[in-house]
Amino acid sequence: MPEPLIELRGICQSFDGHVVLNDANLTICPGDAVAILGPSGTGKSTILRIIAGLQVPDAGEVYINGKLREGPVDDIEHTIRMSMVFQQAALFDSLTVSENVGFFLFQNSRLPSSRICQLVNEKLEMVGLPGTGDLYPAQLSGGMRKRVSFARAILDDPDDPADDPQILLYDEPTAGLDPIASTVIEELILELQKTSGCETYAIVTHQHSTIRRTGQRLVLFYNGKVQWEGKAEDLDNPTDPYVRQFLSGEIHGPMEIVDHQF
Ligand SMILES: Nc1ncnc2c1ncn2[C@@H]1O[C@H](COP(=O)(O)OP(=O)(O)OP(=O)(O)O)[C@@H](O)[C@H]1O
Repeated sequence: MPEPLIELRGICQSFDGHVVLNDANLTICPGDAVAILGPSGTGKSTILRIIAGLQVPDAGEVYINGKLREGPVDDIEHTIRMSMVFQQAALFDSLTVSENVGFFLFQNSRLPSSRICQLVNEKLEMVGLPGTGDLYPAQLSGGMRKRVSFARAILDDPDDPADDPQILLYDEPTAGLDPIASTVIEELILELQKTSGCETYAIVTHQHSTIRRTGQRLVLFYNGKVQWEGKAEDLDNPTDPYVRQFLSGEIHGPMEIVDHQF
């Protein structure tokens, strides 16, 4: 078995006294395509934020490539690059598509602008949006905005090997999209796994088509930890009561609504 890229051990996280993660463990190896499932409020996005180093857990350990990470990601000199695709695409409305995609390189690299523009155009082509660089986010559909955020996530400085993303973290990439736009995004996730140079991803999703198409390993979170782990084909005849309830949407079962805001 390859050395894990990410290992979460005994993660605990509470917000305002409300326990969200309680002794949660998760391992992601290079090449894994992990779908993180579970009811609303069960801590799926929190797990992604902890992996990304945007949230330091109350307790537990985060290992990246076998090395213990301490503190938020900004405090760490030697870490791997992870790219996160946020649920709302998180584009700057006042910047063009090209400026959004190339934002980090325009700000932080020594590459000439013409080279950055060339790289940006390559990535826009990869996500199926050639020729859109001069448009503004408001001129795009929701699905196109998502694809712009994918292009931004996979853009890297070719002169800096440390800048290559080693894991893509997708937070509900197909939420709010119609079935056809969802399929476009699902196909893109699979395509990028083959072509972007970053073959490992974790995806939080509620959408069944996205789970089945993009999740090679599935983990179902509930009550602060992983309750079930399996593969997409296990969903066809599920025997696990958590999975059965998750798929059927039954109100009664082992899972109760966990979002403390309800
Ligand atoms: N920074 C924060 N401050 C306070 N509460 C938070 C914070 N982040 C998350 N929470 C709370 O923690 C719980 C878990 O949130 P999280 O977004 O991880 O759940 P989720 O499983 O991704 O939910 P959903 O499927 O609805 O997106 C929620 O009740 C949320 O309100």
